[in-house]
Amino acid sequence: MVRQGKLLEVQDLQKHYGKKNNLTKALNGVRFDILPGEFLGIMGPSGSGKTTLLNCIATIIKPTSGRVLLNGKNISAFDSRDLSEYRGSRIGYLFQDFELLDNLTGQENILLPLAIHGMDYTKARGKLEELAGYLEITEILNKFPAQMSGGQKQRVAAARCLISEPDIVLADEPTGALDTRSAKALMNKLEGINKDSGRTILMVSHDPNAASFCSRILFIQDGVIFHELRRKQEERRERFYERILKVLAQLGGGSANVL
Ligand SMILES: Nc1ncnc2c1ncn2[C@@H]1O[C@H](COP(=O)(O)OP(=O)(O)OP(=O)(O)O)[C@@H](O)[C@H]1O
Repeated sequence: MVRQGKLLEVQDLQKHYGKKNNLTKALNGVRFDILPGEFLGIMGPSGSGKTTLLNCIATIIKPTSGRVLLNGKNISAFDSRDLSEYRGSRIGYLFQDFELLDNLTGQENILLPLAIHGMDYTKARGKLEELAGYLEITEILNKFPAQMSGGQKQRVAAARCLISEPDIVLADEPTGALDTRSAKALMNKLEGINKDSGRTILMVSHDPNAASFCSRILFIQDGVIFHELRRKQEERRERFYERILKVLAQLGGGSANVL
């Protein structure tokens, strides 16, 4: 079913750290919307506020002011039950360093969030098989993280994030710890999940290659959004990548390494 309207609304978000004489305005009035089914990228220099933004949306930290609405509902006004449902099944978080539990197998890591939130185990088994097949991790489900490659760990983490069928996947530098080949493989999978099942993704990335899989990119600097790029219909990824590089070059340095 195609949902209409905005999925996520970020309204004039501010996050200040520290006190008067030592104040960091990590977010200084960020506003944007995400439509259902979008694959939105956030790029910006180190310290520009990207992780702070994701963490405000994930309710890991509280904004100083401003609001985040999911399906029109203010997430700051959620009571503890709504908040637990939001964290457990409305959002999925994919971290740069995977955050898998070392003493659990791949399968146990993937099913853990469902166990915590008391979801239907039979349904979960079917979903696990489907996701494992798609993410090419069926063979390693009984392995422990220490026995997996970086790419395999991140695909297990992706399965853990997707098994509860979140409205939105929040991905913070998901390719940051991967080699080029594993990064591309992961991005192909995320693109497929976005296109085939319409899963909405919000991804922070320094990597223009990874960002070129997005349908739209917001560029953030000093806590504000200063530019937006939209991938045109039928635009080849290589062409979108070149346009991303041009924006990065305008930021200074002329190289992707500036971010
Ligand atoms: N807990 C904190 N206390 C004080 N300042 C913080 C805290 N967390 C982040 N900051 C500051 O807020 C600003 C934004 O940080 P944030 O981590 O959001 O940036 P980022 O764009 O994700 O950076 P990077 O790409 O290096 O991960 C930085 O100046 C950072 O030093």
